[in-house]
Amino acid sequence: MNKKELLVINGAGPLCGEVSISGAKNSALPILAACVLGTEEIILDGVPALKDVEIMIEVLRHLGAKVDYLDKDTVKIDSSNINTCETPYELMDKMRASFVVMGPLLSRFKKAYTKAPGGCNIGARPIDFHLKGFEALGATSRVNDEEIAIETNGELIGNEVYLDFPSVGATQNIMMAAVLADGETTIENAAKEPEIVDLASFLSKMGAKIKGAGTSTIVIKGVEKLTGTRHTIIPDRIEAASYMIAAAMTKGNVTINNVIGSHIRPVIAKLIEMGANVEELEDEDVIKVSVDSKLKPTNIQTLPYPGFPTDAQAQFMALMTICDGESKIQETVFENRFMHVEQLNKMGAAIATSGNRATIVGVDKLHGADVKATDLRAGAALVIAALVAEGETRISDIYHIDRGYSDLVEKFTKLGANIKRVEI
Ligand SMILES: CC(=O)N[C@H]1[C@@H](OP(=O)(O)OP(=O)(O)OC[C@H]2O[C@@H](n3ccc(=O)[nH]c3=O)[C@H](O)[C@@H]2O)O[C@H](CO)[C@@H](O)[C@@H]1O
Ligand SMILES: C=C(OP(=O)(O)O)C(=O)O
Repeated sequence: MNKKELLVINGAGPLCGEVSISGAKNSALPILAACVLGTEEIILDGVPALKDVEIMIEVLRHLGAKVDYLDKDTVKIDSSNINTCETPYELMDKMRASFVVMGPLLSRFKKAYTKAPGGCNIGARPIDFHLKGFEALGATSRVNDEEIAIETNGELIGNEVYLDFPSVGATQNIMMAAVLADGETTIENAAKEPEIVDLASFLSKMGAKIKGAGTSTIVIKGVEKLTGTRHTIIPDRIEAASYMIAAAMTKGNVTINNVIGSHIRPVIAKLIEMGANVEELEDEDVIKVSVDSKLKPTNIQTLPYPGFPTDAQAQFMALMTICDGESKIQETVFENRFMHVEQLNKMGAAIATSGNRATIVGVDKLHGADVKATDLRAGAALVIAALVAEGETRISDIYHIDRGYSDLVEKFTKLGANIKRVEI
């Protein structure tokens, strides 16, 4: 049986010092999946040490790729001997994002098989846009309780694909399905996230012809084959946002290294609006966050990029719990992303929800409690809240947090937090 662990945090003054941000989980996962397309050696730098990355590497190894760590965050991948286009359900079920390997498999083998990834704690998360895109390129899909089978008559043909919503995963899957297709594919209403741009720049280094990544129209001209390359994963904007929020929450003074300010404009803007000092040293990819007075309330609405990221919503809500007044949040990306509300309220927060809207009335203090990380960012929000709560907070189900934050205990400890991982 897996050992169970808790994070035990005692509220302890302002965070101070420097923290270095790891490579982005949400870039590393699709880029690792894209390695299926390379017939020569690929080296990736800045691969974050995370549970989700381990699972994606397990997927690649299951398919027949050779994956070796050259150091803690550098990985060498040789996909020349990939010998199956089927991803087992166990790996799909362990991590929903494994579905992003379907586009590359379809591209390379003109067919791909797995079983439906389930929904997750934050919502049902259907895959209809991904399938619609594959079908536009000439594939047929069979989806039932037993399998997802994407098949073609041996070729994929470029086409126009309009996404009803700028889905990140669907944009990535369709882009990767199209890179080896015959002719040109246009994705309209494509997602514009920096992780899409990073994937496109990686694929382009391998020889793909992609234009427009980062805008809502992406054009992919199919090529014969993709080669090997070396690529550095972009910094994790959500990890960076989490440390910036933690710095603000504790009225600290923290220098965040390896962060790209232009990737987190809404987070910076909202922190400034609330009264935090945010200084960007752009040439050096450094942001300093400090706070010297009580923060003001604000309102946020989550949106696709460049709007406010849903992946920073829970952490911002934690920050709002101790602001001077009433804040409001509207979550428009996922239908069920307020599971942290009940846990934050256990710590003394005053949050009420109605559908996808939350009202957060600032309180003077939070107090420690036994709480549960209900999903990845909910877990991060609890860690941030616990840093200022009076007394001890014990967070369970921390495997969610391990999906997306590398060296969390070490990084927070270095900033002066009183945080430890305890086995139970
Ligand atoms: C590994 C990864 O990169 N995960 C990120 C990715 O998830 P992911 O790629 O799963 O998120 P999407 O952008 O696809 O989802 C956005 C919305 O579209 C809906 N939808 C999506 C696909 C589909 O076929 N049908 C459909 O209805 C989803 O249920 C959701 O409500 O983008 C999300 C939105 O920024 C982030 O929160 C996740 O951290
Ligand atoms: C929702 C997230 O990830 P995933 O899409 O992998 O569940 C996240 O990173 O906050």
